[in-house]
Formats: sequence, C-alpha cells, structure tokens
Amino acid sequence: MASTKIGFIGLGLIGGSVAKAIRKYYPDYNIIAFDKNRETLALAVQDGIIQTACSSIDKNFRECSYIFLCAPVAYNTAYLSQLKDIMSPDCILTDVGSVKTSIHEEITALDMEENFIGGHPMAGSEKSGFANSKAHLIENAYYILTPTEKVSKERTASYRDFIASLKAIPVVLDYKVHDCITGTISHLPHIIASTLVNYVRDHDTKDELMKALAAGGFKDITRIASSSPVMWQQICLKNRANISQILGGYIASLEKAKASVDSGNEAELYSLFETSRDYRDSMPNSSAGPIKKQFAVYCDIIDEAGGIATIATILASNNINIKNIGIVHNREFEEGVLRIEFYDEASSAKAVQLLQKYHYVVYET
Ligand SMILES: NC(=O)c1ccc[n+]([C@@H]2O[C@H](COP(=O)([O-])OP(=O)(O)OC[C@H]3O[C@@H](n4cnc5c(N)ncnc54)[C@H](O)[C@@H]3O)[C@@H](O)[C@H]2O)c1
Ligand SMILES: O=C(O)C(=O)CC1(C(=O)O)C=CC(O)C=C1
Repeated sequence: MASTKIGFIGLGLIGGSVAKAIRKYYPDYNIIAFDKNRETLALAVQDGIIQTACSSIDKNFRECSYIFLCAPVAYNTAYLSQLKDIMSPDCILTDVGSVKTSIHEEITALDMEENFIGGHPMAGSEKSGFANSKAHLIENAYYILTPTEKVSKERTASYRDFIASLKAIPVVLDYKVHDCITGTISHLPHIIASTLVNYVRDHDTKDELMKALAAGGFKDITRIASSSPVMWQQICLKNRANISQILGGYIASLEKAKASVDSGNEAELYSLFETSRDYRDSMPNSSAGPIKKQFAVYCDIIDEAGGIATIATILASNNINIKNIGIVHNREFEEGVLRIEFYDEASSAKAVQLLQKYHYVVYET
C-alpha cells in the first residue's frame, strides 16, 4: 500500500516545523513540498524531511491526503484556485496562516468548503525560514482549527486527531472570532513593538545613546519587531478591519494613560500598573498558555576553560537535550551563573538530579 502523502506549499519556519513534526511522528509518510526558494527545498531534502522537491504546484499534489499552505497569508489565498483543479476529492486542505477570514471567503467563493479546515498554530518566533524550524515548535502549543460549515464532522475529527498526534493542542474556533482574538493578542502587539522600535530610532540622540542603553524592558517588549516584514505586511492587509478597530481602542487606552500622567493622578497611575500586573500574573504559566513556561535551571560553574562543555557532556550522555545554554548576569545572580533551558519539565528535573549528583550548586526558579 502506498504511504500517506502530505504536501506543503511554503516550507519556512512554520511549514518546516509542521513537516519536521510529521517526519518525527510518522517516519514512513511521503512528504512533498513546493517553496519559491529552491535552497529551502534542497535543504529539506538533504535533512530527510521531504522526499520530493516540486518546482511548481504540479500533479505531485494530486494524491495528497493533506495539503498545508504555509506561505505568507496573501500567497496562500492566491494558490487556492490552482489547487482546486489538482487536489483529490478526499484531500484535507489546510493552512497555518495568522488570518482566517480572507482565506475562508476565498474558499467559499471557489466552492472548496468541503475540503477546507483552516489552521493556525499559536507558536512561532521572530526568526524565519526552514533553517530555524523545529519539530517541537508546535509541541504543547494551542493549534487553532477553523473548519468550514460544510466540512464533515468526521474530517474535522480526523484532522484534529492528526494535529494532536503531532503533540499540539487543537482548539476549534469560528474563523471570524479567530481574527478578532489574534488581532488583539498577536497583531496589535506586533504593531506596538515595531512602532516602539521605530519611535526610538526616530528620537535617538546623535550618538545613539538610546540604542546603546536600551535594557531588558525594551528588549523584552520588542523582540517580535525583528519578525518577517512580508509576513506582517500581509497579516495587516488581510485583517485590516479588525486591526483598525483594535488599534482605535488601544490608542484610546494610551490617551487615558497620557491623561493620568498629564494630571498627575496618583490613584489612576497606580491602578494602571496594579491591574496590569494582576492580570499578567494570572495568565496560565503552562506550556500551552499564552506565556510559555520555560524549563530552566541555574547552576554555578567553576570559571575555567571547558566548564560549560563539561556540563553539556554530562547532560548529553544522559540523553537530556538542551534548548538553550549561556551565562547570565543579573541582580539575582550577581556573580553570573549558567542558565540551562530544557524542552520539558521531565528533562529539567532529571538535569537537576544529575548536576547535584556531580556536586554542582543548582537553583530552580
Ligand atoms: N512566524 C510565526 O510566528 C507564525 C506563527 C504562526 C503562523 N504563522 C503563519 O505561517 C505562515 C508562514 O510564516 P513563517 O513564519 O513560516 O514564514 P517564513 O518566512 O519562515 O516562511 C515562509 C516560506 O514561504 C515561502 N514562500 C514565500 N512566498 C511564497 C510563494 N509565493 N510561494 C511559495 N512559497 C513561498 C518562503 O520562501 C518561505 O520558505 C504565514 O502565513 C504566517 O502568518 C507564522
Ligand atoms: O513568538 C513569537 O515570536 C510570535 O510572534 C508568535 C506569534 C504571536 O504570538 O504573535 C506570531 C504570529 C502568529 O500567527 C502566532 C504566534
């Protein structure tokens, strides 16, 4: 029997991560891909993630059980009419785009509703491209599904199970609700981050003191300003109505903050920071929540050559994968400690036991 075939159009950060997760959990599946970047496809073949690099959306996509559209949102929508003539009637067509209404409207216009289940993994990064993709990017992340009204319950259930089998957490939502929610919690923050960075650029001193002195607060709130311009340009164009309304509401809240500052209203200013702190602190600190739990431990190391390598070797020889490792200097650890981040709680707990066994001083936070 021929193995299940899955097609990707666009194989960057998100397409690559989903493809890598499929390769990890379904090693026998036949994955094919088209990406406008030929080097990306060559790398994916070389890494053993895809079997076939397609030079266009051709007949190779005909036998696919699933086709994932993973290019910037406007391109995904533009490919639909081409796919209509190629896809098999049993294929589940899906996307990973950050906006859903525009693609649903085009699906309806093209009468492709029986096959379409929109998708959106609520995970990502400011980095782009296949080289930065990882199977575990979608692990424990909410993965929003927006089936059309005409797609059968069986198809939705089967796709939901498939997404869950990749270790993501499927959540079914109406596509219009999706766009209001993501407009507020994702699109608005990206606009805030980018405008804030540009504001500093435009108001910096001649010798760029702001740029030099910008510390943790600025960096924490602006990491996402380094994201792909074409991706965010297309998101803003495709979710214009929602973003415009949300920006209007947000500007009003900035005006309110300005009025409190202008009038020196102590109670209002205190309340601004108190309510935000309480709400932010109430957000679930779990790997599936909006604020990803980090599995990190801190460890004193002897300041000598090979100190980090020794720890890395201890962990690697016990099959513990390190997500991130580096020396940190902050007020909590004035002397500087080694921060080691893991992919999951179990690895973190095992690492603590091991390092303590080797007499390292370990701090858990
Ligand atoms: N980056 C994130 O944090 C994130 C999170 C969730 C969903 N998304 C959505 O995922 C999709 C892809 O984003 P990404 O972060 O993977 O971007 P990316 O830039 O890493 O990848 C996009 C890929 O699509 C390819 N591509 C671009 N135009 C194409 C075209 N016309 N035809 C074929 N291939 C084309 C690029 O070569 C690249 O490999 C977008 O729709 C985005 O809204 C992104
Ligand atoms: O973590 C990041 O860097 C992201 O921007 C991820 C993020 C977001 O949270 O806004 C970006 C776009 C999405 O469609 C989903 C997730």
